[in-house]
Amino acid sequence: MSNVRNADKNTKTVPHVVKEEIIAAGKWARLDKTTYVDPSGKTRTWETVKRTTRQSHTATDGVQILAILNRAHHKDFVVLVKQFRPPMGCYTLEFPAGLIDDNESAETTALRELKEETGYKGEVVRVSPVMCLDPGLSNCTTQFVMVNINGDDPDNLNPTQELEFIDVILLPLDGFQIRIDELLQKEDMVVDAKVYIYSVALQAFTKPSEVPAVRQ
Ligand SMILES: Nc1nc(=O)[nH]c2c1ncn2[C@H]1C[C@H](O)[C@@H](COP(=O)(O)OP(=O)(O)O)O1
Repeated sequence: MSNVRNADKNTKTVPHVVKEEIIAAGKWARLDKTTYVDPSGKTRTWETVKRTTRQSHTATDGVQILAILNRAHHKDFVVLVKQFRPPMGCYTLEFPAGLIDDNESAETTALRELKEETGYKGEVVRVSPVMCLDPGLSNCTTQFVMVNINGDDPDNLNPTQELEFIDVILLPLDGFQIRIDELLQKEDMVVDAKVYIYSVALQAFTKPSEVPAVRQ
């Protein structure tokens, strides 16, 4: 059951976009002036960032890969990547990820990017709906692709990545959030919000007493 509170009970207009005008365009991204009608019927504008790379067959720019490494007699590990991100000007801790290429499905992109960035061969177990990433700034979208990696598969015994500037970081699923906090204290990097929120949700599920705001 959901409980929706409407801030303006007299809303009559269905909000909608009227037009988009390009303010600046590069190879990978562009800045638009979006003209739209708000719920009160007033016409307004918004500054919107868009990727130029979205393929015509999909509503998703890229995928994020939640990959769990399973090995017999070992704990399960979450596969993360550390890389220098120019827009942030620093190293970040993220899920492996990548943009969808022409004619690729989210599943195909996820397995290709996982192999390129980490060297692991995975198997897709679930795909999320299309999700927005920063809707107050951008129309960028992603899909979460959940992947199992059989660490005992001979192909996964000595994984070799194809991208030299990416470090692969394996953190145990058990105590994932604590490990992230420890890593952030030790190393100068910024964690991606999706990774951190996932760690808090996992902690709330497995050890609710350790998460503030979760009813005991
Ligand atoms: N906004 C960008 N500016 C760039 O100068 N280059 C960019 C941008 N976004 C993507 N790219 C380039 C960098 C890579 O060579 C390719 C593919 O990136 P991909 O690995 O698919 O995605 P990320 O993991 O999100 O980098 O695109």
